[in-house]
Amino acid sequence: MPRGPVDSSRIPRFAGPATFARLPSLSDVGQAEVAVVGVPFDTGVSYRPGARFGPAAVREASRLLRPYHPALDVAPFERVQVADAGDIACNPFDIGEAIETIDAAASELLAGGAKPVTIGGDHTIALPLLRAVSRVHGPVALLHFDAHLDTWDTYFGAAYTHGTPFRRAVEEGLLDTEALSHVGIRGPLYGRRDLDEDRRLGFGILTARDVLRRGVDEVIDVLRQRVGDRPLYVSIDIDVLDPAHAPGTGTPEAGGLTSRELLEILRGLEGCDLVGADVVEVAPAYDHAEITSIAASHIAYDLVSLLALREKP
Ligand SMILES: N=C(N)NCCCC(=O)O
Ligand SMILES: [Zn+2]
Ligand SMILES: [Zn+2]
Repeated sequence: MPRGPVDSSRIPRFAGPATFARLPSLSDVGQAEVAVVGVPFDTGVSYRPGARFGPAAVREASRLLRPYHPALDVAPFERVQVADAGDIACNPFDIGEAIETIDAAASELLAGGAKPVTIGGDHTIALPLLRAVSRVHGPVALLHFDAHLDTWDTYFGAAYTHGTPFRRAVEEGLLDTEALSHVGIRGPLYGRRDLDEDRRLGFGILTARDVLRRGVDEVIDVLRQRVGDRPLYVSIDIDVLDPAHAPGTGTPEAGGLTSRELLEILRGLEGCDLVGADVVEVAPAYDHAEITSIAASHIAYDLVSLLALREKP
C-alpha cells in the first residue's frame, strides 16, 4: 500500500514542509515508482536568471493539489508510490560538472525503479536527464513543449546552455530522430536557418499558431502518430505558456498556449509509453501571485498521473 500525502483534512495544507503535493520523501519510503526531483540550476541561461528557485516555488504551489485527478480518472498516489526525491545539488559555477551530477543522480533514481518528473532549473538540465533516460531505454521519442527551439549550436562559444540541449541530445544519439516534436514554438528567430537546421536534426514543429488554428484534438493526433509505441520523454519549458499564464520565466514570448490547452494536450497522451518528464524554466522572481508556479505544479501533477497510469497498481 503506497504511502500518500499528508492528509489536508487533518493537518492544514499550509502547515509543515513543502514536499511536492505534500508527498513523503523518497528517503522515508525507500522506493517509489514515480519520483519528483528538483534541479535548482540556472547557470545555463541566456537572459534572465532565477530558475534555480523554481523547484522550491513549484513545491510551495503544489500544497493545494488533491489526490484524485478527475480528467484522467486516477488517484496517482494510491495507484503507485510517488515520492519527493528532494533536490539534486549541483555546482552553480561549473556547467560541465553540474551536468555530470544531474546525470548521475537521475541514473540512480532510474536504477532504483523510479520514473523521474524533474522540476527545473533551466533547460540545460534536459541534456543530462536524457542521457540518463536513454541509457536505460535506448534512444527515446521526445515531445518538447517550448516557445523556443533549443536546438541552437552555441552561445558565446558555449555548447552547454539552455538554448542548446536538444541539438546536443541528437548529436549524442540520445533521441529517436523519427519521433521528435516541438510544440508551441513562436517568436522571433536569429534567421530562417534556425528552422532549416532544426528540421535537419529531425524535428517536426507544431507552432503556437498551429495549436490555435488546428486545435488541441488535431495536435494530439499528430503527436500520438509521431510517438507511436516508442518510449517517450516529455520536456516542458514553462515559457510554452503565454506570459499571461506564466510570467515567471527567463525568456518570455508573446502569443503562447493557455495552461488549459497545455493540460489538455498532455491528457491526450494517456496510453503513450512515458518514461520520464521535466518542467523547467520557472523563475519565481518574475512571477506574480504564484501564477507560474501554480501552472507548473498542475503540469507536474498531470505528468505524475500519466506515469502512474502506466504502472500496474
Ligand atoms: N530555453 C529557453 N527558455 N530559452 C532559450 C532562449 C535562447 C535565446 O536566448 O535565444
Ligand atoms: Zn523556452
Ligand atoms: Zn527551453
